[in-house]
Amino acid sequence: MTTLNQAHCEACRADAPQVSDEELPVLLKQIPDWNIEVRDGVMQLEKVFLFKNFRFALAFTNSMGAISEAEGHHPGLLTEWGKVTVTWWSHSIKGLHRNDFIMAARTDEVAKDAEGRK
Ligand SMILES: C[C@H](O)[C@H](O)[C@H]1CNC2=NC(N)=NC(=O)C2=N1
Repeated sequence: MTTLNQAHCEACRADAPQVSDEELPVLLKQIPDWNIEVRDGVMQLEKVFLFKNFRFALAFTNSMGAISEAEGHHPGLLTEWGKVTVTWWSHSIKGLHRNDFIMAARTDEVAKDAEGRK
């Protein structure tokens, strides 16, 4: 089985399937540090990454921008002093697609190599 962090996103069309109730716990197990948030009825994956200062937080944010552009799938990114909150959901289907789990796993990979983690 291809692990999530080695997988690539597929184009997320408006008729793409949301992750099913059966798939959800299986996928969550592969990204155990991510939280589920529900905003305006939309399920999202969220995780906070801590850094030693704003510069490192901004560098991580830019790395996230680069992988997001490469995959054509884009997160919410809140960059603060020493902190970046990353949120994944699929706008096109107003919910969670497998792409969001792939990108959450990829985010963890980027964070592993990021400078200035706290
Ligand atoms: C046209 C373009 O491919 C789409 O709008 C993409 C861009 N990035 C996206 N990112 C996310 N997170 N969800 C989407 O539905 C989405 N759609």
